Amino acid sequence: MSTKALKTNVYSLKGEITVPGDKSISHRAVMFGSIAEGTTQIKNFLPGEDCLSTISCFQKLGVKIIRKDSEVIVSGNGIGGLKHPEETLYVGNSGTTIRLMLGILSGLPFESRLEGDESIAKRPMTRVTVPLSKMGARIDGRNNGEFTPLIVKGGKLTGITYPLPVASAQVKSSVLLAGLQAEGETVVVEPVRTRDHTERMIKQFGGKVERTGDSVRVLGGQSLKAAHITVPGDISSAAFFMVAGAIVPGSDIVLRNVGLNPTRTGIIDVLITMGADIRIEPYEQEKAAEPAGDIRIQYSSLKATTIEGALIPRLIDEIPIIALLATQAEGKTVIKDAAELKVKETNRIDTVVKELKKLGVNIEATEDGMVIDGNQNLAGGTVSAHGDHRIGMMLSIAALLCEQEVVLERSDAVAISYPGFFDDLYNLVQA
Ligand SMILES: O=C(O)C1=C[C@@H](OP(=O)(O)O)[C@@H](O)[C@H](O)C1
Ligand SMILES: C=C(OP(=O)(O)O)C(=O)O
Repeated sequence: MSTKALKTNVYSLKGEITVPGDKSISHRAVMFGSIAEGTTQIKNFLPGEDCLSTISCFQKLGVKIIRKDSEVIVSGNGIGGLKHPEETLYVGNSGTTIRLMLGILSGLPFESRLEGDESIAKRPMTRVTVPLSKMGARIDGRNNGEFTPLIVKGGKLTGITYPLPVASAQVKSSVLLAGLQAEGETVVVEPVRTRDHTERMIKQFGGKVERTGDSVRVLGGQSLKAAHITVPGDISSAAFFMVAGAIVPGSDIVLRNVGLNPTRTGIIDVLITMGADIRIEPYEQEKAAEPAGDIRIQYSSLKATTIEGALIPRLIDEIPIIALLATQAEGKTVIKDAAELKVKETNRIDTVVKELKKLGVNIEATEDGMVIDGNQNLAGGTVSAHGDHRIGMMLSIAALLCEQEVVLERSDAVAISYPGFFDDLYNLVQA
């Protein structure tokens, strides 16, 4: 188990960072490149462990994929070019990999076995296996298909209209990927808008997808053509530095090339509502499939807020770091409608509350979120990432404000989405 002594009592953070490529878009670029015809080039790919799991799974399905740092070349032969894998497809810690791949494998006439780490083994899979089975796939797993290991036997699919029972971009994407191979039309109806990277990428790869209101529609039998993809920086990674800049006195941080897709920018809205000193400079790139820009954040006083409803999917992965942000605001912050946090890499309601309490924070879990007291002093202690990258990074930012020593157990978890996190963070620290 990796343990790290974190920097505490930090005076201020100053400087510039270019955060690594977006995790959601990097996964999708490899997947679409693998099912398209021709050579796809990906620039600024995220070499985090989750995205490396996606590459390794598609290599096992017979796709030639070459990576040099953050540049990836995928030699696709169309979806029919994928071959029966000789070994288990190991997805590591990545929910996005397993759920989106199930959508692709559902239309292919062979059997695959999928498995991941002990965290993946606890995450619900019926949310994708139910609609995919309705479309015609045969999927078996532990506890009636609820958990990994899963065996999927794909085949001829029929399009469906599927109202999502939970707001999930992974489920939407999985059904759309199956829909591209199904007979007829597939429609996914969203209860609340979720990230739309899959829809944007279908278009980038020459496919057709239509949105009307809450419904997203694809026709089956489309063939996709290779594309050149430049992945913008990950706003979910940038969020840790936005919050650090807002809460460490005297800080002034510039973040370059951050993805600004409106389905992901809830963290910026929250910072603005709380009174943070944040400036956004979007790049003028009319043709870019995904918008991006620079963000400058400076320390300022903050006020509490309530985070709920349609905002939740736009910041779902940022809630651990928002909980820390709230400890430094004036007043009580309430987070609700976020029960989905219970089925992430850890139960993120419980782990956030448990670990921040160890640092002396007044914070309580609720059924679907948490309530956090503001204006708090952070003490110190031994905390754990519990194998969850976002918890590990949040605790490392919390430590900056701690008065006593902080030791982080399972600190290696950060490499899931941000292998260079500690170097980037500690380069900003002013003595
Ligand atoms: O589609 C994606 O790339 C993701 C969707 C979200 O999950 P859900 O679809 O389960 O909400 C998010 O939490 C995850 O980090 C990545
Ligand atoms: C929930 C996350 O990822 P995934 O579902 O892909 O494991 C995350 O990155 O916070």
